[in-house]
Amino acid sequence: MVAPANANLEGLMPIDDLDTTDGSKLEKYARDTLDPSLSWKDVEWLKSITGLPILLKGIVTAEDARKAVEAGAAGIIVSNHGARQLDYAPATISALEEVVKAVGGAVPVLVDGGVRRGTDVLKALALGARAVMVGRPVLYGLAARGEAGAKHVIEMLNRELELAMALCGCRSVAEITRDRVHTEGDRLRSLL
Ligand SMILES: Cc1cc2nc3c(=O)[nH]c(=O)nc-3n(C[C@H](O)[C@H](O)[C@H](O)COP(=O)(O)O)c2cc1C
Repeated sequence: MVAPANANLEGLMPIDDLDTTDGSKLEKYARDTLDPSLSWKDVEWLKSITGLPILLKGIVTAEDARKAVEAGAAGIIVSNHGARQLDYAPATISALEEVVKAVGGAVPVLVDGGVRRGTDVLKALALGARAVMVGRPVLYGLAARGEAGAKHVIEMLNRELELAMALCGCRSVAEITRDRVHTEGDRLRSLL
């Protein structure tokens, strides 16, 4: 792996010639890279130009999940983009079940954000995720030992998941059912 010449993420763009009159360089970067006119209608357009399934990433509420299904998404990825954008965005593991319930099996729900060990995978599957996705751990493996490092991280997660399944008495992924986990919501409901 070759590290970018610049030492920070801001370094992925030239940092010297940014007009910061109306705010910080980060604000300027967001303004230039994110289109504020983006709306649910764009999913329709996207579907019209490709036969590929379109999965919508960044959903963390029941309301958006229902809108995504209505807009024709083939799947949903519960994600807060690694919590790198909005402080206090909900942890995706906490938002997952609400989204799963809202979707009601209409499309698969995947999740990412903070998956660091096999038990995280097990929790997500128990709360209804069809699959989990992993971002930074694989990048860390890649940075440390290239392709072998990335592969090692995935194998490690796999081994940890198998161990967690064994310890929870799950012989298959299908046996990772909702009753295998106890959430904060469960705890609060039990007090009512
Ligand atoms: C360096 C970096 C850049 C990212 N860029 C984007 C992006 O452009 N769009 C996006 O939806 N998510 C982006 N993400 C978020 C990832 O796609 C993914 O949702 C997140 O990393 C998963 O969380 P985890 O890293 O805790 O596993 C980025 C993440 C990292 C670490």
